[in-house]
Amino acid sequence: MLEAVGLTKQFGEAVALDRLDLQVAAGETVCLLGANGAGKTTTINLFLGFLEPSAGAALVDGVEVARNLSAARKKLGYVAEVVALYPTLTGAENLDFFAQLAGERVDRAARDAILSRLRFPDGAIDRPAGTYSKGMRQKLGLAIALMKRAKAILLDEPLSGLDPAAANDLVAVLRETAAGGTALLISTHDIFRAKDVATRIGIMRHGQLLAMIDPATLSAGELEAIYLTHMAERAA
Ligand SMILES: Nc1ncnc2c1ncn2[C@@H]1O[C@H](COP(=O)(O)OP(=O)(O)OP(=O)(O)O)[C@@H](O)[C@H]1O
Repeated sequence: MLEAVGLTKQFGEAVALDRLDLQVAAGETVCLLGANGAGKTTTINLFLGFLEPSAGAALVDGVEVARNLSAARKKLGYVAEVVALYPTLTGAENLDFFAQLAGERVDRAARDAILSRLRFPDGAIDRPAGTYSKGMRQKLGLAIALMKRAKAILLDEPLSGLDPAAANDLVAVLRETAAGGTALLISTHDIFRAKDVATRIGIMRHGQLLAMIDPATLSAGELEAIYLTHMAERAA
C-alpha cells in the first residue's frame, strides 16, 4: 500500500533520506525508530507530498505521489505530532470541516462509534477544540484520519507527550485499524510502544534504513539492545 523506491531527499549538500526502499502492506504496521534527525519525518513528508524527492519515488497504492499528488492524498490519512485544529470551532465542527476538505460527509453514527472506541470524553466533541488536552487533540486527529477511510495512515510521533491511558486508547484503535486492512506507518522514539503495535520495526540513522526487525521474535529488552547498538555505532 505504501512503497518507497530508492527514495532520497537532499537539502543542499545534506542527505536527509538516502535511497530508502520500504513497503508497508495493507494491514501492516511499520514503526520507524531513530534518533533526532534520522529521516523519519522526512520519509512521512515525502509520502504526503509536502516535500519533493531528490531521487526515487514514494507510491501510495501504486500512485506515485510526485506525479499525482491529489490521487495519492485521497488514499492517505495523516496524524501529526501536534494535531492542528481550529481552536474556536468545536471538535465536531473541526471534524466536519476536515471531512469536507477530503470530500467526505460525516455520518453521525460512524463518528460517534469512532469517538467511543477512542474513549473520547462524553460531550467533549461539542466543546471548542481550544479547550482540549493533548490526548484529546491526538484522538480527534486520528478520528479525522479514520473518518476519511484512508487506505494508509501516516503518523508522526503520534503518542509523544501523551499520558499512558491516552496512549493506550490510541494504540488500541491503531491495532483495530490495521486489523481492518489499513496500512500504518508510524514514526516514534518509543521502543516499547513500537514493539507493542508494530508488525515490523525499521531502525533509521543518518537518513538510512539500517535494519528491519520483526518485533514478535524479540523481547523488549532485546529490541532496546539492538537499537542502542545501532545508535552507539553512530557515536563510534
Ligand atoms: N527543510 C529542511 N531544510 C534543511 N534540512 C532539513 C529540513 N528538514 C529536515 N532537514 C534535515 O534532515 C535530516 C532529517 O530530519 P528529519 O526531521 O526527517 O528527522 P527525524 O528522524 O524525523 O528526527 P526527529 O526525531 O527529531 O523528528 C535532519 O538532519 C534535518 O536537520
